[in-house]
This record gives sequence, structure tokens and C-alpha cells, in this order.
Amino acid sequence: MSKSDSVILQAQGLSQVFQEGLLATPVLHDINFSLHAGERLAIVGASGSGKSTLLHLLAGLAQPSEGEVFLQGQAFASLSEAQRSQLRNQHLGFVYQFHYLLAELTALENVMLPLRIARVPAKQAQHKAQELLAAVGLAARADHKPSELSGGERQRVAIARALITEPACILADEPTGNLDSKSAEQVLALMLNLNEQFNTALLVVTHDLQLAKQLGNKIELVDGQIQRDNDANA
Ligand SMILES: Nc1ncnc2c1ncn2[C@@H]1O[C@H](COP(=O)(O)OP(=O)(O)OP(=O)(O)O)[C@@H](O)[C@H]1O
Repeated sequence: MSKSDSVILQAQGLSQVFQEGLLATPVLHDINFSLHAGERLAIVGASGSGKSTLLHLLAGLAQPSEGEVFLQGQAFASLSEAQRSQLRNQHLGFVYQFHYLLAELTALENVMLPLRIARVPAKQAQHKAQELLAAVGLAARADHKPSELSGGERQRVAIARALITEPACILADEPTGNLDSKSAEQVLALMLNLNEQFNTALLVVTHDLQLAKQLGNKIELVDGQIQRDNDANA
């Protein structure tokens, strides 16, 4: 895999404390790491350890109590809300446990959607969406609606949709959490393949230690802090 040294996403001294009245709940404490172009990283931790909170901060969807997140060298905190969403849309793709495809649109139309929102002409968007559906092995399902696809196929459509804007980084939250083990394996293999093919950095939040192992690099959140582990033979 060709890797460059460029840092895509950087967490610097991130802490998050949720304050409700007099009750302060510290969730994250002094989180530091960088994700480079083409790198893969799993974030694991027990339920309630702060994985989703961290993912929100990394996407610039919430403000940390302390510290900063840099996406392509730009600090989210230094930007307006509109600039933050522009930066996010330009460089990040999202894959969730539930696919969030629009029921009334075909697979092709769902994949095209981010480009249509970005006002890319329909023909161009359609061509790109067809290419990506082929890349995820679903060229023959382009005209199917989500209800006519299996769970694994829907998740592959969601991955194609996340990739269509050519993001530097995919943030995935339990991407295989809703799938049977065979579909989960296929979806993981696909993400690893796309990561190599497009050099897209891949950050996956998961409970699944097997999945984390296959990603190679792992950060474990324990008591709001990082315990790092590198699995060379993953
Ligand atoms: N807006 C909020 N206000 C107060 N507490 C919150 C808020 N959001 C999350 N928390 C608390 O922060 C802690 C971490 O939550 P988070 O959802 O990040 O954990 P998680 O590791 O993603 O959990 P899971 O694996 O169960 O999804 C939990 O104790 C949760 O109750």
C-alpha cells in the first residue's frame, strides 16, 4: 500500500466533560493521536467508554471541553459552523451501524446523493455512482431500492455513498454491528480493499475485537484515556 506521511486527522489534548447542573461527567481525558493518509485505526472500548463522543469530536460535530481537532491541518474550533460542515463534507465520509439509505431512492440514486447535494451535474454523478457500485460488487443491483437488498448489500451501498466524494478519511461507527458474520466479513474485506485502492484513511469505532484486529492499529479507551496497541500480524 502506498502511504504518505500526511496527517489527515489529529486529536490534540482532547477532553470532554458533560456538565448537567452541578453534575460533571468526565468522559474523555487528554486524547492525542494522528491518523495519516491511507492508515487504518480501530477505536475500541467498553460500552460508555466514550467512543461515540470521540467520533463526534473528530467529525467536528461537537466541541471538546479542552483540546483541538485538526482535519487536513485546519482546527475545527477556528471555523464557523458553515465552514466546519464544508470541511467535513469535503474530507470525511461516514458509515454507520444502520445504513440510513433513503427508502424511496434506488441504490444508484442513494450513492449519487452526496454529489447531487454538492451540485455536481446529474450525468457526472451518475457515472461516478455506477463506478462505485461496481467497486463494491453491486453493479447489477443499481436499480434496486434498499428494501430489495440484503443487509450486507445495503451496507455496501452505504460505503459506496460514503466514498463518492473521494474523502481522505472514512469514519465508521460499528459498520458491521447489524450484520450476520458472513456479511460482516464481506463488508470488512470491502473496506480494507477500498482503503488500499483509494488510500482512504479508515477509522472504525467498534465493540468487535476481531474486526479491530484486522484493521491492524487499535486504540482502546479505558477510563476516558487511550491504551494503545499495535498488532503487526493483524
Ligand atoms: N450529551 C451527554 N450528556 C451527558 N452525558 C453524556 C452525553 N453523551 C454521552 N454521555 C455519557 O458519556 C459516556 C460515554 O458515552 P458514549 O456514547 O461516548 O460511549 P460509547 O463508548 O460510544 O458507548 P456504546 O459502546 O455503548 O455506544 C456515557 O457514560 C454517557 O452516558
